[in-house]
Amino acid sequence: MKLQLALDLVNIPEGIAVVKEVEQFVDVVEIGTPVVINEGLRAVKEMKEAFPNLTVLADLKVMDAGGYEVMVASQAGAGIVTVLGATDDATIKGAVEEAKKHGSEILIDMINIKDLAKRAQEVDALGVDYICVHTGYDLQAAGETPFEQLKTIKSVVKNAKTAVAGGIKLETLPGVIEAQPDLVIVGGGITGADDKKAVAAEMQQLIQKATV
Ligand SMILES: O=C([C@H](O)CO)[C@H](O)[C@H](O)COP(=O)(O)O
Repeated sequence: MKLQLALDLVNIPEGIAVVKEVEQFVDVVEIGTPVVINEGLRAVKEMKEAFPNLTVLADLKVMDAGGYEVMVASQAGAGIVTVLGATDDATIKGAVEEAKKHGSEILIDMINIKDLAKRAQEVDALGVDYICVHTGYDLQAAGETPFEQLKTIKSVVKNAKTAVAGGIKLETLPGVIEAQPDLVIVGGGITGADDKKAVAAEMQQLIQKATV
C-alpha cells in the first residue's frame, strides 16, 4: 500500500516546499487539477526535477484525446496520469496504449460514476493500472465520503490496483486501510495540518503496519 500526497491549492514553489517537509513519508506526489490549471505541465516537470525519486502523478482528469494528453504529461515527467472513468472506452484505450510507450501508468478516476461496480469491471478489462474511487470537494462539502465505494470496487476489480481519494484524514485512515487499497490519496489531510511532517509520518507508519 502506498501513500500519495495531493497538492491542490498551492503554486509550484509552495508545492515543492511542502514535499520537502514530507518527502520521506510519501510515495507519490500529485500535481492536482487546480495546480495544472494555474501552472500547466511545468508543475509536473519542476516537481519531478526536484524529487527524481518520487513518482509524480498528473491529475489531468482526461476526458478526451487520451493518447495525446497522456503523451504530453508523460513527457513532462508524470509517472501516473489520471483519466476519468466517465469517458468513453476509446479515450481510455488510447491513454493506456500511450502510457505503455512511456512507461507511465493510468489511474482511472471514478468520480461521479453512478453504476460503480459495472463501470469498474468495464475499465478493469481495458488494462488500466489503477481504479480510484473519489469523492470530490463539492460532495465532500455535502458530507459524502468514498469509503463504501472503496469496498464496492475491491469486490469487483480483478486486475487493476485500487485507490481511494476524497477528504481522508488521520482519524479516518485506519478505516480506509482496513479495506486494503493499493494507493491512499491524501490532500488536505496533510497540507492543512499544522505539522505536516508529523501527520505524513504517522500516516505512513499506519500504512506500513497494514502492509507488512
Ligand atoms: O482530486 C482532487 C480534487 O478533485 C481536486 O483536484 C484532490 O486531489 C483529492 O480529492 C484529494 O484531496 P483531499 O480531498 O483534500 O484529500
